[in-house]
Amino acid sequence: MRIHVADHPLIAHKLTVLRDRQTPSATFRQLVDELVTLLAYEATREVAVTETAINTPVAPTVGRKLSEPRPIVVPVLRAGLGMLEGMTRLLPTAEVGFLGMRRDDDTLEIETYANRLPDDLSGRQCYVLDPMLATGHTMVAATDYLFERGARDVTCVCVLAAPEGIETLEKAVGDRADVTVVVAAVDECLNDKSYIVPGLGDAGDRLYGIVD
Ligand SMILES: O=P(O)(O)OC[C@H]1O[C@H](OP(=O)(O)OP(=O)(O)O)[C@H](O)[C@@H]1O
Ligand SMILES: O=c1cc[nH]c(=O)[nH]1
Ligand SMILES: [Mg+2]
Repeated sequence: MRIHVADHPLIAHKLTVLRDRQTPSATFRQLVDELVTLLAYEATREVAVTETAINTPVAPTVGRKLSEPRPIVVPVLRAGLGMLEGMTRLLPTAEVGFLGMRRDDDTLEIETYANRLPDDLSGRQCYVLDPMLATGHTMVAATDYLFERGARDVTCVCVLAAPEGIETLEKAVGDRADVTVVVAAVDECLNDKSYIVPGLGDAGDRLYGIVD
């Protein structure tokens, strides 16, 4: 498994405003969107392209276009939904699948309440969107759904990760697939409630408000 920490001053700036507890929801949503566009640029470095002959107004030339089969982007609801538009802006031909997952904050187990993915993902480049990789349980469950459908090329796009979550995901992936995690920052640790420290709090609540 490869980890790519997208180290860039603009990413650091946006991340700092996101982390600030005083940043209101509307600004938080806007910043997640902007941040994802920057992360998507890194995450799609190896997206498949095919040479294509075209004519410019001046001369014929050969360019490169996104290949078929189309990549698939999978936001993990709720919080991953805040990353969808920023990602598809850069990957306009992508297909979108959905996973709805919720971490039980007491048991840390994952409940999957929505699953809308193509049955066959073999040969497809998959991009999983979830801002927070904390214990890693959610990302392990999400990538398992993709592997079960034949995906072998998966990029996880996250805003923050904890070292514990990266380790758990790496163990779970093993040599089952080629997985890359692109993240704006790897934080210090998890606290006793398994929240990322210093983190940014509950990403879903900060994006969409609190729903019990
Ligand atoms: O790595 P983990 O320990 O599994 O935690 C990370 C998960 O927690 C958050 O979702 P949450 O369960 O709060 O759902 P939400 O997006 O609806 O708020 C976050 O968006 C991840 O999906
Ligand atoms: O820090 C954390 C951990 C899990 N989920 C979040 O939204 N934030
Ligand atoms: Mg949440």
